[in-house]
Amino acid sequence: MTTIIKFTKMHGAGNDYIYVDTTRYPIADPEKKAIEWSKFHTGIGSDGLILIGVSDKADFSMRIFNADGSEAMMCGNGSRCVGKYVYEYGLTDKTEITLDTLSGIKILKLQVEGKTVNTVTVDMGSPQETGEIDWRKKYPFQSTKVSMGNPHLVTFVDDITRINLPEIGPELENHPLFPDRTNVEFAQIVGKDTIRMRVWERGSGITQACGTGACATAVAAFINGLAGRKSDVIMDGGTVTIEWDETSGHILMTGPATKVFDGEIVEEMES
Ligand SMILES: N[C@@H](CCC[C@H](N)C(=O)O)C(=O)O
Repeated sequence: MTTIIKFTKMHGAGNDYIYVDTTRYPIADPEKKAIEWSKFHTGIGSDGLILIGVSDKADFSMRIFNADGSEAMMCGNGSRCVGKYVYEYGLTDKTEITLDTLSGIKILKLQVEGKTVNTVTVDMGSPQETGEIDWRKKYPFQSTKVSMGNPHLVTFVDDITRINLPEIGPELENHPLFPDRTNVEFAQIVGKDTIRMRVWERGSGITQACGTGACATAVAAFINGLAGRKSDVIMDGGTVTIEWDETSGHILMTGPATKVFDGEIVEEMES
């Protein structure tokens, strides 16, 4: 038996996922498919898999699987791309969309030019579980924990180019302090309200950008008096603007959403 699954490869500031509309192409084993399809040499190549579906609480639902098959609660860059996907593929004509995620319902505001969505603002809700970690003699820095639905550990340094991310990233991701593992961000203030950040993502390793990570970094910068309520976070693959709204306490993330290509996976199964 042959099964065809249509997918779209999209990225948000270089953070690339495979997007599947599960109303048309149900995926029974997303953990396995995320591992298989994310591989660069033998799969499609991506940071993970995002499933778009229906919801009884919101316009659409989103599930995010990292490249190692683990499911995360939220994906900032992915949520912007879901907004672009559902609008440009005609699943909705709304420009304000509610999205059901494991970390609650998020509101997407699409900025549309002609028929194209280039940027999206996402109300990411309030940051949670913030706290400082003083590593004392183990590492020569102090870090800030921030949950944006998923866990982040943000460390500000004077010179980000001196950080050996492939070495320290997995070490901190899997540190015993974080039983559920953590995403790891290193950041440097490079100008007024301008932050350069690199990320080691839980379950995917170094990625070009992380939306929730950018939110966590901007929050950590504000908490530590390093930036104001609104800042630009420059990552390897692009920049997002993060605003911590004083009235609602919510984080508003604005950034690009880009389509790379459409494709189809043809699976041959023994009948
Ligand atoms: N890249 C994403 C976050 C994806 C999930 C993360 N790796 C986790 O396991 O928490 C983003 O843009 O937020």
